[in-house]
Amino acid sequence: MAVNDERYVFIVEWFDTSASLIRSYNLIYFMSDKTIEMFDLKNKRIFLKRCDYPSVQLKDLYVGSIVTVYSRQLKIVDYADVFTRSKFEVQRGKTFGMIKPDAYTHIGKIITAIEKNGFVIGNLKMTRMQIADAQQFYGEHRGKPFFEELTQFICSDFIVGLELIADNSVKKWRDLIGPTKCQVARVEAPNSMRALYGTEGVRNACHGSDAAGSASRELDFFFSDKSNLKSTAVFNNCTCAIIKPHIVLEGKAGQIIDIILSEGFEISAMQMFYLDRATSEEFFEVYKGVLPEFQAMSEHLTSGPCIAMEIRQENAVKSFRDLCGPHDPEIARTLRSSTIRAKFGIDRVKNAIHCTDLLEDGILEVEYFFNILQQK
Ligand SMILES: Nc1ncnc2c1ncn2[C@@H]1O[C@H](COP(=O)(O)OP(=O)(O)OP(=O)(O)O)[C@@H](O)[C@H]1O
Repeated sequence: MAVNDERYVFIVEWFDTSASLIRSYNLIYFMSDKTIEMFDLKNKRIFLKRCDYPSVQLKDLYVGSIVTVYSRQLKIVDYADVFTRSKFEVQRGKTFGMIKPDAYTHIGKIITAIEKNGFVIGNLKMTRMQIADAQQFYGEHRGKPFFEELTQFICSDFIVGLELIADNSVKKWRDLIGPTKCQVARVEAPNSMRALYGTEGVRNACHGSDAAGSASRELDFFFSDKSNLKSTAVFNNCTCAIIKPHIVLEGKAGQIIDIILSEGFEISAMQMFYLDRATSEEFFEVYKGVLPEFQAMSEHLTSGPCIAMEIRQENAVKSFRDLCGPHDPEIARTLRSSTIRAKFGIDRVKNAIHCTDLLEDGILEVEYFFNILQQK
């Protein structure tokens, strides 16, 4: 999402003195035109239609701040979505994490560990470095005996870059990955990622920035608009999967990724997206007039980050649809209890995962995320 399309959503409270009641609203700030909107959380309706309100400025928006709108003093008590939290929560730092090529089969387990340890995943991208990228990324190690082996290794296959948000994130992630040497990790931190999933030498499963400065540089290297690192999608023998926002917010994305890999599917591209309404409706357009929940499905896809994937296998569309199960999780639980939707779905809208339905749409849907949206 371009910066100008971003909207930030906060939970605000106003003490209504006439009723002696605390009333709660969402305060939404639209970056494109600096307008605001308010939504009444109790009555579930718009309280203030989107309008100019120049005295509410971006710099005033943080938890603990008080902003005044039409004589009401509104206290910002929380961020209302993961996206806003990741952008504003300054006391919670960001770090950069990377899953190295040797840990490909453990991507789901590593993401689960990240989710269980209280990180918010603000961004995620599978990519593959070229040698020049690796030499730049590991520039501080140039001249060391392991430099060549390290740079060759890091280019040898897919890697996954992660923006990780948490209190004290740099240390917290380095603690979770464990000591550099896997043999040492197995003794000193047996539950760490390197102890569990690393082998030895350069093959130590994960990378973590060593300070806030390097985190910021490495996050930029991976995720800025100018990054050289492209998606790894190949657009053949493929189907499209989207892990829906409710799963990402519930911290269960790693479990679903693990099931996909354990069932023998290849994840050949993967990226986190924050979709706006127009994009989400365009993607789901084939369901307009077909599924009664078209609007709700489109809306849900914009409610938080989703993770899109290119999944490959022979007969990828059909075999992956079989793994996902019936569209309605209730039916899935009755008829196909081992499927992803049976295990993780809530209802027809929050049904855990989207998968391509029609054979001929597999490549088209993957192209939508990994080609068309990359150019927007
Ligand atoms: N002596 C070594 N022999 C082989 N590989 C090494 C050696 N020292 C470091 N490496 C590799 O180089 C990477 C970067 O080394 P560094 O000293 O920065 O370790 P780190 O900070 O624990 O790891 P990273 O930067 O990957 O998070 C290590 O993760 C490891 O893959």
